Amino acid sequence: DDDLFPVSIQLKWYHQFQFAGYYAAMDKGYFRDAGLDVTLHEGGPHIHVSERVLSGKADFGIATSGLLSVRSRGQPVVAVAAIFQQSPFILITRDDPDIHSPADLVGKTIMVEPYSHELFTYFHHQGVDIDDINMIEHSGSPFDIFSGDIVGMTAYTTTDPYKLDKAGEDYRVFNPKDAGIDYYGDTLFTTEEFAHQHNDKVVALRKALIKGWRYALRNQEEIITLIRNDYNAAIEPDLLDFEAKRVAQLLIPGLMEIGHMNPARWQKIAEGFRSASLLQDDVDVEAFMFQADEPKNWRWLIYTLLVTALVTLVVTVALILLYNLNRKLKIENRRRVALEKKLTQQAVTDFGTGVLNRRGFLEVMEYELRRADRQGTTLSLLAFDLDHFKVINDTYGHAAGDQALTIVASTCRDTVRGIDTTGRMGGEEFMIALPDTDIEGARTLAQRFLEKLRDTPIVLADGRRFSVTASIGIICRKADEDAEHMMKRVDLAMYQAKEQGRNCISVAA
Ligand SMILES: Nc1nc2c(ncn2[C@@H]2O[C@H](COP(=O)(O)OP(=O)(O)OP(=O)(O)O)[C@@H](O)[C@H]2O)c(=O)[nH]1
Repeated sequence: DDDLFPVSIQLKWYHQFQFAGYYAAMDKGYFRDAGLDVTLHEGGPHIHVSERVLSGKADFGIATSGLLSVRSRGQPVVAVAAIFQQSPFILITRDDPDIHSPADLVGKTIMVEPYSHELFTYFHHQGVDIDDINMIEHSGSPFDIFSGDIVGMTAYTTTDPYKLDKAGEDYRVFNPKDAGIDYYGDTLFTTEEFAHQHNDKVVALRKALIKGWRYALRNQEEIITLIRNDYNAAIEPDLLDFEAKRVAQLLIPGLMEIGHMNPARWQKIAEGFRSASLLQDDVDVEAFMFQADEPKNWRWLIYTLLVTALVTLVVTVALILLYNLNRKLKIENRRRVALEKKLTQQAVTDFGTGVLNRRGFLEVMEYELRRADRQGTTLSLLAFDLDHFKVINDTYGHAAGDQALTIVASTCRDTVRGIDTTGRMGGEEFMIALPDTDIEGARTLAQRFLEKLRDTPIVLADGRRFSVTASIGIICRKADEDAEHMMKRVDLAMYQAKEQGRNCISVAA
């Protein structure tokens, strides 16, 4: 099938149940469904799996935990899935009377398969220098330890004990696990380059392989038949049956997710290797473990974008609401200040004429007195009352009287200076506060006001016209005189002007 991506996997030993998950994934079409065209290469004692993968003869390989040692030599291998959570690796020797412990192998010859780091760690743990043992290449046959110089070999718990038991041989087993050496067994790996360039293919292969292993463990009989029919006709069904049961235990399928790798456990394995001087350089375990990047990163990016957008939206809405609230508050505040100002003005202003009312005028008087004291200046006060106003009301009507009062007030405003203040004391009586003004200045102003009144006729809507006159009293403040006293005195002066015949000015003594 041209659309499938070709991938080759180098197995580490002869075809047997050790690789059941791979055969199941092939046979059940899991690899094909993942877009992969997988080829399996049989291994054996003479095959150096990591060399074949690193040289590009295979894309993937199966190795022991010794893979860490390969990585420590700067070779870019990457662990993809630890299939055997426990290692089947053991040391088997003849049942000789002089072999009771690993130390008894010093000076003797044993057969060792590639990447037997577990065995080397075990020897180190037992205080045995591996240089003192003669290690030769493994022949692949367990029966070679019973003849000639060879007294022991590396072996797998999954197959070798069956073969030896069946042949009726006596032998000894030394298991590194008894010394607390507990490593991952068969581990699928690839190169850093392949993992980087075909990250999605590695993910797909791992997923399909795990599915294959799950199927193989549930259907052991079927896979045994498959192995015998398609891969290894010579292998005994009973051996495969024995192996299947042992292999199933190594995957710990009920407890562990198939293929699971724990960085802390790889770290511990690396420490074991280091203590036995099997690492050339330190290994960065995170970099040694395959990382699937694509789907995770996309989901993360989309998630981040969504959260950012949501936060931005919420903040924007909150800011708009806050801005509107602030604007409303400002407008409200401005209105309130304007209203207060208006109310305050109304409280001190005479509605009809627009000059200050009695209350407002008294406040100004107090203020002017304080200022006069502070600045050492004089203060004069003028009071005027319109003459015969009752007659005006009676003759022209009350509205005409009101009109006359308004005109008089504006005439007054036109006559005085900017610093002078006019107030209506009630009825048709007014007062004018004259800061920094002596009695002569007050008299001049009063004279000018009377002239202006005479020259300003009141013209009614029906064309009738009349003019008004006023009686004026003026005083100048005596030393330390208060407002009340000044107003009493100026009132007296004004009554004097009435008595003197009206439309005239009277100066208080
Ligand atoms: N149209 C109008 N009349 C007012 C107002 N306030 C007071 N008056 C009238 O002014 C008149 C004041 O009369 P009087 O106090 O007798 O004094 P007068 O008629 O002005 O006479 P003399 O003050 O003695 O010159 C009354 O008839 C009041 O009703 C006002 O706001 N509007």
